[in-house]
Amino acid sequence: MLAKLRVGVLASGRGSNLQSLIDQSLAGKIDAQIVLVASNKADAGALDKAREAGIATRVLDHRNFGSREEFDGAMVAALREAGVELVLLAGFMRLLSPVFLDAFPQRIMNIHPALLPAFPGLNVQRQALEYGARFSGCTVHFVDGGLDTGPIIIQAAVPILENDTEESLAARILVEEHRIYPRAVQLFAEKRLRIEGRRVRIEPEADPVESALVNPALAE
Ligand SMILES: Nc1nc2c(c(=O)[nH]1)N[C@@H](CN(C=O)c1ccc(C(=O)N[C@@H](CCC(=O)O)C(=O)O)cc1)CN2
Ligand SMILES: NCC(=O)N[C@@H]1O[C@H](COP(=O)([O-])[O-])[C@@H](O)[C@H]1O
Repeated sequence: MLAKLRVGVLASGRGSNLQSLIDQSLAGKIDAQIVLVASNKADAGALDKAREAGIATRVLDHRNFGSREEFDGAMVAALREAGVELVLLAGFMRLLSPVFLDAFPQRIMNIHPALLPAFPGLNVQRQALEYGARFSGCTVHFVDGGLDTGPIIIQAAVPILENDTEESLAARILVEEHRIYPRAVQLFAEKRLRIEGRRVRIEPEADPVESALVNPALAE
């Protein structure tokens, strides 16, 4: 029996992506064990979800640190103490400095609610609606020194409907987020991801739809 991948999740909000990861882990669908959930917000709903699942939690308020680097150093220490091998950002609203990136090289993933490189940053659904895009979606990517610029692992597309609001679009995208984030973690756990410059190769070659835009009807 191989040891499960030890995962740490960083979240600043309600934690629905965390919950989908917890559920998939408990169901044995991903060979990963979430060993720590950390947040910069003491009132993050993600912390309650972690506690309900019996997962260790840590709150590090960034306002209590003299610099971004000091905050990142404390977060890295907490993750290392928990023996974390892969860090997942799931609505974590702090930019990571090189202190963090250097501590977990090619071992930090993020979920973003758009088809990067379109619509990086914040207020993502509003950006897509105001642009008049016909499709949006979500992206799991490795985190690098830029903002939402890291190598893309998996994406999923959803249509933007005539009467969509930020909320209705976000809800449609979230369904796909909850599907592709666990899938990206499992690919990592299976050591099937190889970063080649900007590209992430999935080995052995995944079904073509799996490594590109994933059509939920085809990908299951
Ligand atoms: N080095 C990186 N760090 C992070 C990335 C990344 O790609 N590279 N992704 C973000 C997630 N994110 C959007 O997907 C994001 C998070 C936070 C911010 C931001 O502007 N944060 C401000 C504070 C905002 C606040 O506290 O409300 C800041 O850090 O000063 C933009 C995009 C996670 N980190
Ligand atoms: N720029 C980062 C970003 O916008 N991340 C987004 O925050 C939400 C967190 O929801 P959750 O707390 O329910 O998982 C998710 O939609 C995630 O894609």
